[in-house]
Amino acid sequence: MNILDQIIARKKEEISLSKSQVSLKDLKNSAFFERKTFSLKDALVQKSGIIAEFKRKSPSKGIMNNQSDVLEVAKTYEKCGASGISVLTDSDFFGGNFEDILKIRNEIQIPILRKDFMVDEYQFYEAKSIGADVVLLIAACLSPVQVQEFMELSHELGLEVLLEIHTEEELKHFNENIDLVGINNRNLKDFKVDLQHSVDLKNLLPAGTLSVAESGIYSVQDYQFLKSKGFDGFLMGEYFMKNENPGQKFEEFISHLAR
Ligand SMILES: O=P(O)(O)OC[C@@H](O)[C@@H](O)c1c[nH]c2ccccc12
Repeated sequence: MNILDQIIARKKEEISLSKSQVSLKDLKNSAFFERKTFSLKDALVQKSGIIAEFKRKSPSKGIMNNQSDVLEVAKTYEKCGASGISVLTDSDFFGGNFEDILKIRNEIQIPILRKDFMVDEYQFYEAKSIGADVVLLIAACLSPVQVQEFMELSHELGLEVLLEIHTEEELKHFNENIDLVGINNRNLKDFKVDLQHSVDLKNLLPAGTLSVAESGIYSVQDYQFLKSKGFDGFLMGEYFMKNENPGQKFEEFISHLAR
């Protein structure tokens, strides 16, 4: 079984456990359920375009960060100009949890992407109940019909959708109501990173689609290369998180862009 299949199999077990512990009704009664969400689409255009990520570890083994405090990092990301924050909520493979989002929600005013492997309607109610603004739909884990259905549910809940694709084949998952398309530079099956591959794929999207380059952005040059190719957003995790002080690393990165 490849890693993605392993993650999904585990995710389905987790979801059925969650469903047995917290009902849909409980989720709908949560304090955040009725809140008005922030738009990542708007924030991408207004600020640096960087969606800075908080993750403690990843299956590609590039990082292991247990010392950073999510609130401190989130506040610094916001203060220094991040358009949004991506927070991994998968625990087994990425070391995340819901608490991370709950802790920061009322402390920052920029959109939060709940980054997880979304395969069941229940998870969208969960995302709204913990204070997320945006959810990730990974084409490699879903059928085009599921993408459409999950997108409609997300929109009903006031959540924006970032559709992640990696291959030309996955363009079939796109539809015109998708808010943002993320092109993953990293192949989730073997972890290889290829920025040019993403540029080529981006050129196949309908003009005007808001696009986010995801993963493997490790330098100002990488950022500038992707920006020059027309990407609107840049999802960066490891480059910040492998540092002892991710917020400081972000601050340095941003200051280099301003020069
Ligand atoms: O840490 P990086 O290489 O900067 O990548 C960030 C982000 O793109 C990556 O975490 C990611 C992209 N798509 C995903 C899907 C699931 C989990 C994680 C991801």
